[in-house]
Amino acid sequence: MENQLNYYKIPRSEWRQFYRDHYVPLTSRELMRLKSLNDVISLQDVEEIYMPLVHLLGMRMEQQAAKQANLAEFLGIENKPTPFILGIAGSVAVGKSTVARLLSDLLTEIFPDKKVQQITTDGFLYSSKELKAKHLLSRKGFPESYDMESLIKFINDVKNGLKAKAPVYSHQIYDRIEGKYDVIDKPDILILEGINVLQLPENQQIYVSDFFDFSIYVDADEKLIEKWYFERFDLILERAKKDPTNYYYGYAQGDRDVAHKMAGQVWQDVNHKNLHEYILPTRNRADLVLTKGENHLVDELFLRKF
Ligand SMILES: Nc1ncnc2c1ncn2[C@@H]1O[C@H](COP(=O)(O)OP(=O)(O)OP(=O)(O)O)[C@@H](O)[C@H]1O
Ligand SMILES: CC(C)(CO)[C@@H](O)C(=O)NCCC(=O)O
Repeated sequence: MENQLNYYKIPRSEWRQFYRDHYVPLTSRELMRLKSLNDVISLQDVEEIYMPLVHLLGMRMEQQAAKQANLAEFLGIENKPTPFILGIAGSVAVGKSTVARLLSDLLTEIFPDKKVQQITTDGFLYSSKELKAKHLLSRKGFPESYDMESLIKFINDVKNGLKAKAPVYSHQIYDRIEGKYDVIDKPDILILEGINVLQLPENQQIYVSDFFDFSIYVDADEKLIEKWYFERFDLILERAKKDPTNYYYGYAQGDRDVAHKMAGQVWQDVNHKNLHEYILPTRNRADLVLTKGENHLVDELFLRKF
């Protein structure tokens, strides 16, 4: 992501200095607690990357609340605080849900009086039955495989302080779980994570990102993302081995080379294609681009100037 006029390019060494004089660092006990909640993330990244980010988000939350209060004063109506919505975009397997989970834990730790909830857009994929009927089974993750109307209604309800239900997707059954929902009930902060959150659907007047107060794009070299996709695939196979109800059970029981060949094909024909055609083009809509290198460590950040 070079030559982006409207972004500050900030190397890790510089970013970690930001806000350092203003905040109380997490104690080693708090860090260990976070580590137990989120075992894959590096504690050095927590302190040097994600803590300054949480403080930036704190400032943005204050601005959002002030803007909301000004508008209510201008209109002469009661000021009802609205949830702060944080969007997280990026490729399949780049680590969006891991970043979302970590930010949710850190925000809860730093702002204990705020209710933080987290959701993925995976649940808004059409069910396998619906995808089959629409001949979209091989297009899972592409824009047309999501029920965008329901997603927009969901986020509009959350922003307007209504209780909202989000369908739940399971990687184990490779489908939406019939009748299962996450209930989002008046959070102060909602983190919405998914490959499609910064996309502009063709036939809608309003986009998911219209509801965002801040957005992050998680980025990495595509060869690294492919490697992480395979690492996660191996983890999924390990878990599927003893579970006949798991979608991947047959692959987990059979020859690993056959399973890897299938995963390679899916990466090439679906996820890599989707990354280039529909996900990467949304990167320069984000307020912040987090660029990860080897071992998922963040090495560079791009912060939107204006
Ligand atoms: N910061 C990190 N440190 C170490 N491992 C990580 C980190 N972030 C993600 N991973 C690993 O990379 C893989 C992909 O991560 P994750 O499931 O968060 O991706 P995702 O972008 O949410 O994927 P999807 O869109 O398919 O749901 C997982 O195996 C996860 O454990
Ligand atoms: C659920 C999505 C679309 C996004 O997280 C992705 O993980 C996925 O399942 N993609 C379809 C191709 C595949 O099986 O990887």
